[in-house]
Amino acid sequence: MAEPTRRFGVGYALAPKKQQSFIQVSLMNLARSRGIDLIRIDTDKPLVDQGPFDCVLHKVCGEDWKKQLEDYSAKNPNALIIDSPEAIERLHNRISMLEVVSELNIENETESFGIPKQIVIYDWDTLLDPSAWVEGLKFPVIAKPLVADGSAKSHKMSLVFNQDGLSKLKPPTVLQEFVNHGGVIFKVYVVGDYVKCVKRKSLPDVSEEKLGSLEGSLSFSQVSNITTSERNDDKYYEMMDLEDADMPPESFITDIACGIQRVSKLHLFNFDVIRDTRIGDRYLVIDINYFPGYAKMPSYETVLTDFLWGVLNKKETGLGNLQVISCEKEARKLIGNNTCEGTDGPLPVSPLNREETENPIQV
Ligand SMILES: Nc1ncnc2c1ncn2[C@@H]1O[C@H](COP(=O)(O)OP(=O)(O)OP(=O)(O)O)[C@@H](O)[C@H]1O
Ligand SMILES: O=P(O)(O)O[C@H]1[C@H](OP(=O)(O)O)[C@@H](OP(=O)(O)O)[C@@H](O)[C@@H](O)[C@@H]1OP(=O)(O)O
Ligand SMILES: [Mg+2]
Ligand SMILES: [Mg+2]
Repeated sequence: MAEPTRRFGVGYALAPKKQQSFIQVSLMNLARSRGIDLIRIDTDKPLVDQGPFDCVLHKVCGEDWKKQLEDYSAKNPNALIIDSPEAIERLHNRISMLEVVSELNIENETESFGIPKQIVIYDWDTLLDPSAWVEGLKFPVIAKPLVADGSAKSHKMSLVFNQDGLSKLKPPTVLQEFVNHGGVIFKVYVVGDYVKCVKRKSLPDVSEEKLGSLEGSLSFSQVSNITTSERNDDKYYEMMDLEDADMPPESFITDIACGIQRVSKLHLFNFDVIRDTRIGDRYLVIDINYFPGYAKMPSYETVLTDFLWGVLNKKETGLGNLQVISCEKEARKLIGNNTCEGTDGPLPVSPLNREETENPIQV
């Protein structure tokens, strides 16, 4: 392969765990061979004193970091910030996160989609009085922390079977209808205009009979990432056959992915989808994550390198549809969404969500 004529510096600011999983030698080498140097940003030092970077990738929370990005943008107006902190923040709250889905307008004759019924509870009185909940929200419910900032705490969930299980919860909490879905979730990874859907193990269905005999609640965390050694042998868990589950239609999933991208203005995210077993062709989005565990996505090195190369070269050649978004202080340049937007007919997203079975682990 010919040597790239122009080199680009991409700074990344990631928590140590994320850095370890994402910044693999294979990714660094492939990116380097395409003229892209991935450079660690030291978050203990001012960002403005580092670089210069053509692009900044980041998953760091907080007002201080946001201010640092603003200062960096002001000083380096051509640097691409992927993604905007304001857009990412929307995913840090499990209510505003799923409101993105409610804003989508997708026509589909066969399949339908939505989000499960959910309510946010701020106080004990409302928590312990199910008659005060939104109409139709019944047991079992999943209690999720309102905040979804990637901390271990934000992943701690409880499946609550009856009123007894409520007393263990701590407001503020989101109570979400638990929807039987055959024990399989679909994880849809999005990287710019690339979409990839994979299957993962999920929680098993809860039958009416089981509901009557189960104790108050069951706690769990990151169920789709659980390894065999961590497997809880509780009789509640049972075998599920991931292989047998049909994938959702590719174009339908791609339409939802593009829709979420358009509404959220994010380029690096994944979302979890379940198929409601009560209504076969109904799909529910239950979670959206910023900058997820891409290293588990097949060929992640190529996908991420292609994405970076694309945005950097569009910028460099002046062909990119850069979008200037004004924020309170100054205008900041962000990468433009020039792939999924405003097209008639099929959206130009790579139809790559081939059937793939991942994480063949019993929950
Ligand atoms: N409404 C629901 N109905 C049925 N199962 C659900 C529902 N919500 C969540 N689950 C199950 O619980 C798991 C964890 O929920 P969720 O994805 O919201 O948590 P998370 O900690 O944000 O996950 P991630 O690790 O993907 O960030 C899901 O992967 C799925 O198996
Ligand atoms: O990569 P990280 O350590 O950040 O963890 C992410 C985790 O990936 P990992 O399994 O590689 O750990 C992701 O799993 P997949 O969706 O890819 O299955 C998902 O759970 C994200 O929500 C996590 O991000 P967080 O919410 O914690 O920031
Ligand atoms: Mg999830
Ligand atoms: Mg999540």
